[in-house]
Amino acid sequence: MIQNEQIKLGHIDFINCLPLTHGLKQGGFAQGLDIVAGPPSMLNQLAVDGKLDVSPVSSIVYGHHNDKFLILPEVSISADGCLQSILLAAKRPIDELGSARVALTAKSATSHTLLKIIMNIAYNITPEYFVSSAASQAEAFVQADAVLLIGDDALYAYHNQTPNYYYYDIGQEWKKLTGQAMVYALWVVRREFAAARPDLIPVVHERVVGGFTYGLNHLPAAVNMLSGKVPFSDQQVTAYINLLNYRLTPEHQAALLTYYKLANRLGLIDSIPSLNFIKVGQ
Ligand SMILES: C=C(O[C@@H]1C=C(C(=O)O)C=C[C@H]1O)C(=O)O
Repeated sequence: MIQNEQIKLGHIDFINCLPLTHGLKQGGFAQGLDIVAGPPSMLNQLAVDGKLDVSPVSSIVYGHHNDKFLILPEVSISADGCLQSILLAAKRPIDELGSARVALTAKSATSHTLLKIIMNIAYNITPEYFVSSAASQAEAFVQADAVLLIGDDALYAYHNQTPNYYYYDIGQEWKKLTGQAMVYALWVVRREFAAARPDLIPVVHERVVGGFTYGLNHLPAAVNMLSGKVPFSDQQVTAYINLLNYRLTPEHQAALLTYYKLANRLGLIDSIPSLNFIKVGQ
């Protein structure tokens, strides 16, 4: 039993985590947790600064800071190919972006590196990248020839495409390049917290994995909770969630290591990290 919000748990406030959101809010899985919700980039910084005990982080953040964290097993934000919410929108075809200015959403981290890998290795181009806090596709295009979006912003752009612009599902581009799925985010445990409170690790693991399972088993109700609150139909949200998967199987882990190897080859991470999992069971 958790008393008095003993665990600070990060939570991504995108639709991609809707199943867990529903589990936390409706399934009782948030009991005793101090939930800190926000975009991946905010949670990444809080986690690296040691201000969260357990949190989803962009996979690339584990690649840079694996000395600070242990990985929570059996959970991730992944997709095997198309997923609609990692999206490059461009004024011209991707293979004509060699001298382009490419805006990278400030909400992301994994996908910045993922796009650079795909541009360099699949298309042999290295455009000019810059991080943009633009609130919309239209705003970003004032300064850019192409825009990388993630999460709900990407999903909106996917369903509201500008005529004569070009749209690329970066999950599909990764699949074409490697034949593998992509792991966009991992749940990590701050090493100091794991050492101080080993008793709470099985609890938080059960809350996150159990919360996702609850939400997936009650997906129609979870989707219905969003009705009228997001610019997507129930069918669009359901189809989107069904493109994602939240497991961390050996195949996911192999795909993640491919990502780290290619990032290291391009000098985007200093070394290829080991996947150090926290022990949950006895
Ligand atoms: C699938 C997604 O993956 C996301 C992409 C992330 C990133 O690029 O750093 C981090 C967490 C996920 O929310 C999404 O944003 O839709």
